[in-house]
Amino acid sequence: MSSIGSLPFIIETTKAESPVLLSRKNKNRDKFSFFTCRTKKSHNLAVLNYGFSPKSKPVRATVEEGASGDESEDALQASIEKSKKVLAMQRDLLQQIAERRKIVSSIKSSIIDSEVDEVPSEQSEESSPNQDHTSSSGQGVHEKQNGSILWKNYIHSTADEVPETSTLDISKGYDDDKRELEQQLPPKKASSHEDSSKQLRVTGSEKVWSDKLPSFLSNTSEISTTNEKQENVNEPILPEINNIENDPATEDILPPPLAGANVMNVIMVAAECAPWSKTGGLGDVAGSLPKALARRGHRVMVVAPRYGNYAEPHDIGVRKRYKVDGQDIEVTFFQTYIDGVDFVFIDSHVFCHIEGNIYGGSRLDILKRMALFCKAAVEVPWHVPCGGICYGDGNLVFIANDWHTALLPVYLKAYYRDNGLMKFTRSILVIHNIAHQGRGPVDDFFHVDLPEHYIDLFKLHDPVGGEHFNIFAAGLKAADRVVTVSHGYSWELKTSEGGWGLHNIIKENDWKFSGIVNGIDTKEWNPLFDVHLTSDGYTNYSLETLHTGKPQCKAALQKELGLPVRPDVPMIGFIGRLDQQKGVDLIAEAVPWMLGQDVQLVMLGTGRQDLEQMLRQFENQHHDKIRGWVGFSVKMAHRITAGSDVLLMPSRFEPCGLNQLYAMMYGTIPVVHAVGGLRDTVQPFDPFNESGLGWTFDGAEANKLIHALGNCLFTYREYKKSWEGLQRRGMTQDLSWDHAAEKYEEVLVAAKYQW
Ligand SMILES: Nc1ncnc2c1ncn2[C@@H]1O[C@H](COP(=O)(O)OP(=O)(O)O[C@H]2O[C@H](CO)[C@@H](O)[C@H](O)[C@H]2O)[C@@H](O)[C@H]1O
Repeated sequence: MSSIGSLPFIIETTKAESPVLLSRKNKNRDKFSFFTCRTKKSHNLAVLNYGFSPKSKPVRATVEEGASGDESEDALQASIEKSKKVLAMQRDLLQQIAERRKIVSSIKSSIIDSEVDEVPSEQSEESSPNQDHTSSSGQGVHEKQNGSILWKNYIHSTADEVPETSTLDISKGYDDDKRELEQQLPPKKASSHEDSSKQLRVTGSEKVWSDKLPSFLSNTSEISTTNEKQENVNEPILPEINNIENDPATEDILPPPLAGANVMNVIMVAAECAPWSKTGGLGDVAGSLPKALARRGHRVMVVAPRYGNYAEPHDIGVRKRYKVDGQDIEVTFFQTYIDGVDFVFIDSHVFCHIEGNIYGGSRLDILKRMALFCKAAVEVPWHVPCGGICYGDGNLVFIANDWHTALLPVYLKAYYRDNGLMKFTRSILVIHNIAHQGRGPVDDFFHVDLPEHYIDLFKLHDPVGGEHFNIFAAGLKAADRVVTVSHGYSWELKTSEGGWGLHNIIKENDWKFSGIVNGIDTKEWNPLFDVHLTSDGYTNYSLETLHTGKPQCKAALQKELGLPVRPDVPMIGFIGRLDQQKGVDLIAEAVPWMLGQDVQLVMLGTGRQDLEQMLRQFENQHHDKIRGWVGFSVKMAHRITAGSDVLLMPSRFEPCGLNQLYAMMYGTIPVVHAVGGLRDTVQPFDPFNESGLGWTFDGAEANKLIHALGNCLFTYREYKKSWEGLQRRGMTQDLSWDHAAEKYEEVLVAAKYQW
């Protein structure tokens, strides 16, 4: 059965009337589509419930009963006057439906192809961190093949790290000055779709482009054997409207997408994407936010480098060359479609052999890798047919992430929009961590192949680095919108302590800046379905089975770690990068106090060598109480989250933080430094009102950590009911990406209508 959703429209009324509610009396009433109507003068949005079924002939709308008499007459009059317009609109609608149907059917066939190609994975459990739990669901490609993804230890890049400032204590003084997003609707203009299709046709002829474009683009050459196929997919598809009317499939109309009239093409570009590549939270976000955007009805793609031989994506046969720092580098594109999202991986020799250390190499190595990645990513909407059809550049927004892809908004501007190309394409830059900025000497500018006047975007002067080259600075200025991953962090970024030298640029660009708290992948991080809890004595559990399931996981964890198996001793966990940000040294300072308590402590992390050594030492010296697991193990991260009673996050700064969100889903109580996203997401426990989600402390100091942890342990031991309440409140929150995706959508729309 093939069915499609009805498509929303923006329609202009011809006079300054109030929008009216119209409906068509029809036996197919339950299949009505919704149009969004904007009056010319007021620019108010209202929903018109205009009856429409693609099978039937259009009929005149009648006024819904219930409107007042005069208004009804006006509305009726207005609807008559506009009937011609509506007919034309319906025709457009039919065309769009036909386009959607083609996309849907080509996507379906690509899924079937992938399933046919599927090879059962025989990887070990450790190499199969994200095997999916819902084997009965229809999303077979992802769920059956994820098992073959290899996870390696990682070393976090420090090449671009800003010199450490003194301990941040920016948890104080935060006031919740949430900004409203600009949502001005545009003046009447040619639609971006029109423009897009014109440009799509132009892309078939690269000569037209070369005249206007700088060296790296004019040197781009297609050497694919599939050139012809590529050109074909760029051809606009004109639907046979008459066929649609006779097609029984169109009878079964799905409800309109959640995004309604805001449906867009979205391309998320990130240096890592879980489950294929992950060194931290960015990978998680790139792997899951796009799926939530797709659930809202957007057409969504993720573009990431291909660091390894991933199982799911296949070579689509398109080859391109990009000039990076004077060198011609060939890239190929791999693609797969999972959970409603096109995942595109850019393959090149520069991404090979670094799977275990994706930010490794010299500063210039990383810079050139990211320049290549961004140059190729910005052209993906033309070169990579997904489900047979390229995204094109109309109604398109790129979401770049952190400094690694902050060059993308700059390339988009310098090479395309400045030349009258991709006029309707927008870029959003998401700040996950401002501490890494892509800094270097000013001369680095000459490695990124930009017109000389662009150097000013990159130049930054600060007391630590003097005048230097700063990629994040340029990205923040060039992007149409900037997002960071919590409200708290959006405030901190504007302070001299929290902005790491970029606070003035962020303040200057405040009008385009917003904070959206991350969500989590509630399929992967769900104690009921967690694949890492199905063996070695662990068990899946939910709120209903918390009493038995969680103690079982705790016992399994104690056993796996070789600690005494004791249900009554509180198990404290820490998971994260071992660096200054995560406050591991504060835990170290608190260890002597912890040793005086009847507790067990497990720390999982990798990063700075001195801190890794410290973990090993703690384990050696206090073998009956402490385990220090040095390495990157997704399986252990899940098991520690499930088996611990308490999760410690004493981060000095934390843009959002995901581990505390995962912990709460598993009935594990967070004890956190109230900073950034930690403050946004962990409401402190209030014993008088039995409210809150965990314990917070207001300064990155060991004694404050000890005080909060002491209260937490006291409650664990003495107030079981309160503890259960904390667990229950944590587990019943909606932490999914759906809410955040709605907020992102607002930003996408604001960017789209921004000139
Ligand atoms: N040794 C290990 N083994 C296995 N898994 C490990 C691990 N160390 C860390 N992880 C995992 O990596 C992720 C870390 O995510 P975080 O959000 O806590 O931090 P990170 O600082 O990387 O992300 C940045 O980006 C994210 C996303 O926006 C922000 O939430 C965050 O505040 C910001 O610093 C979690 O999924 C965690 O389980």
